[in-house]
Amino acid sequence: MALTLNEVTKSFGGTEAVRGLSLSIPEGEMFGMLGANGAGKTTTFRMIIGLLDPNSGSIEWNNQPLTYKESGKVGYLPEERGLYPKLKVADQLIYLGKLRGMKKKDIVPKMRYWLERFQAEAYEQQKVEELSKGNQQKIQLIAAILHEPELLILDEPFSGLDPLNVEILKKAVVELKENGTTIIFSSHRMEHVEEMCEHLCILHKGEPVVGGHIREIKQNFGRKYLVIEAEFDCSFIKTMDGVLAVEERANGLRLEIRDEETAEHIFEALQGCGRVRRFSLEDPSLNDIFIAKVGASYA
Ligand SMILES: Nc1ncnc2c1ncn2[C@@H]1O[C@H](COP(=O)(O)OP(=O)(O)OP(=O)(O)O)[C@@H](O)[C@H]1O
Repeated sequence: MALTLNEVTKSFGGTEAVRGLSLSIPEGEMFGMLGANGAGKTTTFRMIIGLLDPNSGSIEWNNQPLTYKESGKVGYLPEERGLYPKLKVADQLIYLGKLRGMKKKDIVPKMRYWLERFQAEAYEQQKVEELSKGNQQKIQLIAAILHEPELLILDEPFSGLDPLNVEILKKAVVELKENGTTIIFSSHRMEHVEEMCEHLCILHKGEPVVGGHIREIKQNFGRKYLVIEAEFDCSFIKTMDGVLAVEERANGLRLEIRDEETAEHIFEALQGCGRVRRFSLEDPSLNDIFIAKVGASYA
């Protein structure tokens, strides 16, 4: 395992921000870290990069403790942005690259490569404060990856980006993973985590409440969902036996059902009523699991 957290605990005064957290993340994996606001994610990231010390437990990178001095090995895109508004993009990236042990002659070509890749080359000589939120986000991501870290922590890397730019950055992040970077990916956008990660952990009040392979987590969740779109009023289905919950959608219904037999009964009941555009039995989404485990107060 590249990164291991062993029974890590961190308190601030009377608040236990992280309680007995154990994780193992293999090298070259993109690992999803989820949790409601205040669940302990940022505290965990700060401990991993050595900015905070745990009260107990240990954190190791390739069997060695990570210290802040080794920041060259780690890239961190924090949720709260940390660029200097008055500095030009190029000066900023050169400064940050040097802080991580790079030489200017190595920084400039890498910086230009990423600026071009993120369609931000026009901003090289602009001050950060003159850039849109989405473009600042791109610069912040470049700052986290410029020095080619072995471990990359991305906290909401796609916030503030339009769908086209999300795709550009997502592709780059997946490529970094494919080239061997170990990535911790944290987001409230469940579909991004679902799409990009194999394993995940859901933190709740400082403790892991769900962990493992996403496919297995879904299978073990034990709930089944049926999506129906019909060209007639099929609301009579909502009260059928075996229907546990109903979500009304713009084009139809999404039902939580007891078992596959219920789906068969519904299928029979729909026969002869008109055209059914969609009838699909689905696994739970990460959103379903998150809401069930963390509470309906958070969606
Ligand atoms: N420096 C600090 N001093 C006191 N309490 C803190 C400090 N940092 C975090 N906490 C507390 O620890 C808990 C976990 O906070 P943390 O920022 O790690 O959560 P998070 O999962 O990153 O939340 P979010 O999704 O809102 O960023 C919260 O109750 C928070 O108030």
